Amino acid sequence: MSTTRKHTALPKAQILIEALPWLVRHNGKTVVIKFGGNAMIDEDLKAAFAQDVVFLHHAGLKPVVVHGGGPQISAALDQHGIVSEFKAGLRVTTEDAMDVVRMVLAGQVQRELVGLLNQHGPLAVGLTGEDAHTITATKHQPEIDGELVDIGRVGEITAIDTGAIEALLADGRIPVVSSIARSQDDGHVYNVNADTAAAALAAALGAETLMVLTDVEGLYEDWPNSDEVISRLTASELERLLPELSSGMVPKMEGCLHAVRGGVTTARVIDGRVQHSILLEIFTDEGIGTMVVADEKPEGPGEQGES
Ligand SMILES: Nc1ncnc2c1ncn2[C@@H]1O[C@H](COP(=O)(O)OP(=O)(O)O)[C@@H](O)[C@H]1O
Ligand SMILES: CC(=O)N[C@@H](CCC(=O)OP(=O)(O)O)C(=O)O
Repeated sequence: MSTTRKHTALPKAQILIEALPWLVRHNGKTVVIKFGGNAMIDEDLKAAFAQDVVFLHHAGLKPVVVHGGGPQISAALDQHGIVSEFKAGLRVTTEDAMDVVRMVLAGQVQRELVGLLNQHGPLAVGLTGEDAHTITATKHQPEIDGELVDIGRVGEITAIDTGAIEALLADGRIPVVSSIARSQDDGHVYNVNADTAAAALAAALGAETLMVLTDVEGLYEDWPNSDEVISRLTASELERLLPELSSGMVPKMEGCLHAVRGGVTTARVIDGRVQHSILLEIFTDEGIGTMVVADEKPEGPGEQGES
């Protein structure tokens, strides 16, 4: 090799070696990645997402993908002449709407992600919460202004069975989960918010990290008035903040709290519009977005990159 070629290769080797501490730390750890429908903006981003997930897999982590599809469901409902309505941040889901939700999540969004991941090898296997009792739910009735409200086929998770996902991970696969659940009491299929499903799976799997990819930089301190992102907060700080949050951030931050209280080391909300944001979070100390940690975690330098 000529001296010039050696010199050009050196910075690349440097970059690889910088990732070594993170590779060691994350080796064999489960990472649940929630890919929000709003972050699936274009083909390049989706392809970069698939590359990142496959990279994690080959780097010795165990990624589990849970995907959303809110905007895609709204578009399909629109085509079917069904108006989208949200209450308490959740889609009011009639029986007809449920068929569309299931078709879009399991038949379109999940299939597309599985296809993108499998361009890199026989890795991804798609399933919904209905498969092998992965997610069991009962009818969810949120309390709005002190009254229980009927929002149709929206599920509240009652149990998680991690057996199928763990078997796939043990077989070297990447599970891709759609947030649809089956009820044990009434036999119905339920629509579950994808953030809630991802957080419940992360806790049940004993994941090290929950990573929620969305279409904002993280949790804004004073949304929509300022774009100051809260970079780190403890479970108790988040709990105090929850009543002030609105719309899409409610299930996301409730999910992060649930995950961290359930033993997940860090839960992060990051900007899915930034290409390779997953790699930045996992393998560098340039992590961006919002990180939630347990209360008792000791404080120390360089925590943004510590998970
Ligand atoms: N405090 C906040 N910080 C950031 N975003 C917020 C906040 N409160 C509400 N939001 C809204 O939450 C949205 C993200 O949630 P959502 O639309 O459900 O996305 P996804 O499809 O990724 O789940 C943001 O685009 C923003 O409009
Ligand atoms: C009950 C409920 O609201 N379910 C969501 C499920 C999809 C989802 O959560 O997608 P995002 O992550 O892209 O928002 C919905 O019907 O839109």
